[in-house]
Amino acid sequence: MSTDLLVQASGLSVRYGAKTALDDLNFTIPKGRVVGLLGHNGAGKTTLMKALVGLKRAEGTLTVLGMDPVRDRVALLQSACYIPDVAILPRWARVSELITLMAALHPRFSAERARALLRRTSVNPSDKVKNLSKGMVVQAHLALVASIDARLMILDEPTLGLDVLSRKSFYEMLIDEWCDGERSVLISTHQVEEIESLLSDVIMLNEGKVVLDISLEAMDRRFVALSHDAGAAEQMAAAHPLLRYRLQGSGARTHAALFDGEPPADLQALGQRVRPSLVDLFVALTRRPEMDRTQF
Ligand SMILES: Nc1ncnc2c1ncn2[C@@H]1O[C@H](COP(=O)(O)OP(=O)(O)OP(=O)(O)O)[C@@H](O)[C@H]1O
Repeated sequence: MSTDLLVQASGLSVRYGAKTALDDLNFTIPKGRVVGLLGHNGAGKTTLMKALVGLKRAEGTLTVLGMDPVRDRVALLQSACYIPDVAILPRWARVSELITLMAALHPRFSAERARALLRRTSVNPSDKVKNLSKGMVVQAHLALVASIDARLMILDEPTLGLDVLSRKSFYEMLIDEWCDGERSVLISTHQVEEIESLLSDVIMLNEGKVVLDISLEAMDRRFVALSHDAGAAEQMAAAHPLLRYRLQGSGARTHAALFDGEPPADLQALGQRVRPSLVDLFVALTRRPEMDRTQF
C-alpha cells in the first residue's frame, strides 16, 4: 500500500440482514486531509465509520493504515482513533484519573498533551465526569482522544449537543492541535455549513451509495451556480440544472440554478456566476424526488 493513502476501500458493501446499508463503495483517504462525510439520516455514515474501525464486517476490500480493520483491530486502534456519536466516559471517574488510565493503557497517549488541550476547554482535570455538562463531556473526550499520537481520527457527529461556541472551539482544537498535514480526519455531521471551511474533501452518501467524492477545490471548479432574476427562471429550468433555489438577500437576482459543469453560453448571459455552497450541492445530490416540486 502507498503510505500516502490512509484508507483504501473498493467494492465495499455492508449488510444488516436483508438491508444493504453500504453498497459497493470505492474511495480513498490520503494523508493530510480533512474529509467531511455527509448524508441524510440512515445514509450509512455510522456504518461506514464502524467498518473503518473493524466494528462492522464489510464485503469487498478495505485497508485502513495498511491493515485489515477486523483482523488487525487491536493494532489499528493504536494508530487510528474513533469517537462514536454517543460519547461515553465513565461517570465515576475524575478527568485526571482518565488521563492516568489512558497513559497506562495506550502507548501513544500523551498525558501532558491531554492537560494542555483541556486548558483550552471549560473542563478541569479535577472535575468528576458525572458533574460535567453534555458539551463538557464531549470536549473532555476529544481532548483525551486528540492526545493519542494517531494518523487517522474518525469522528461521528462529534459536536452533537454542543452550543455554537463549543462547536467552534472543538473545531479550532481539531484543526490547530491535531491536523499537521500528515494526519487525516474523517468527520460526519449534519451541520454542513459549519464545517465547510474546515474541509479539504467531501464524501456524500445517499442511501448507502457514494454520490460525490471530491476535493473542495475540484468542487469549486466543477459545479457552477448562476444567479438570475425571476424572468429567466423558465429558461434556466429548461436546461435541467441539478437544483433551482432562492437566494437570500435583496437585489433583482433572487433565484439561482446549479449546474454540473459549464452551463450553456446563452444561459450564462442571463445570469451571474455565484459559488454554490456545500449545502446547495448536498441538497441537489441527495434530495428525494418528492421534494422536487417544493423547491419553488
Ligand atoms: N444494527 C442495525 N441493524 C439493522 N439495520 C441497521 C443497523 N444499524 C443501522 N442500520 C440501518 O443501516 C442504514 C444506515 O444506518 P447508519 O446508522 O449507518 O446511518 P447514518 O447515516 O449514520 O444515519 P444518522 O445520520 O441518522 O446517524 C439505515 O437504514 C439503518 O436503518
